[in-house]
Amino acid sequence: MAKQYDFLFRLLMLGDSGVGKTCMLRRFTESDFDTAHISTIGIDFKMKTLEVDGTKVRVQIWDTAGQERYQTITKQYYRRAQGVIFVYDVTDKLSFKHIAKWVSDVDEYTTQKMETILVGNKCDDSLRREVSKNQGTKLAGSYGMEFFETSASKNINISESFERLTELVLQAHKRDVDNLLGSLDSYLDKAGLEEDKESTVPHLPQRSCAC
Ligand SMILES: Nc1nc2c(ncn2[C@@H]2O[C@H](COP(=O)(O)OP(=O)(O)OP(=O)(O)O)[C@@H](O)[C@H]2O)c(=O)[nH]1
Repeated sequence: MAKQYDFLFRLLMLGDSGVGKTCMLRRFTESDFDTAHISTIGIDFKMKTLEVDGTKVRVQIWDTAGQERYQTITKQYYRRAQGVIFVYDVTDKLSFKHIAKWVSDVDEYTTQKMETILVGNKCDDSLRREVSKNQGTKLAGSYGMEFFETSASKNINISESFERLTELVLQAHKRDVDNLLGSLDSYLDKAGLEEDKESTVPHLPQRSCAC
């Protein structure tokens, strides 16, 4: 059967336990929301196909457990992802503080270039808010990331954040391919020049044998 998409990318969701990673993913892939908190065990994933700039992109989104005890398992997946959504909960200051740790873990456990965005989830809960939008914007800016405040429960900015990260990954991928083709072109040009040079080197006269 012909492939139904042009690219397959892997995205990773990281953040403290309870910030709403599973709910965000469920909202995005199944348009559903659950008020219960059933902690993810290790890692889980869901797939979705998106259309980005006329290109069909299939994303495999890994929802990691925020609990410390699973981190040996989840860290093994960092290296296979092309994009990361760092999530904190706007009603939980500590989860915001811990973003620095999640970012440094990704730096430590990956070698590839990753596209990243920062998300402050549960923006619907204004009564319990502990982290302002301005603080989120500033933190994202300090990492050079784009920032979204989301609500999985009220469906605010959920598809926008997943789609934006996918777009960033696609753009980075296209840039890499262009760079690769560019260096291949210049290599071939150089190789062509070398060949031309060799063909213009005058041939030395053949010595005749005196014997
Ligand atoms: N008010 C509000 N509550 C939310 C929102 N998103 C998630 N929650 C609630 O937050 C709790 C935790 O959500 P989960 O999605 O299970 O959290 P998680 O980050 O996946 O947690 P781990 O799997 O333990 O890492 C649940 O009770 C959700 O109902 C939101 O946008 N607004």
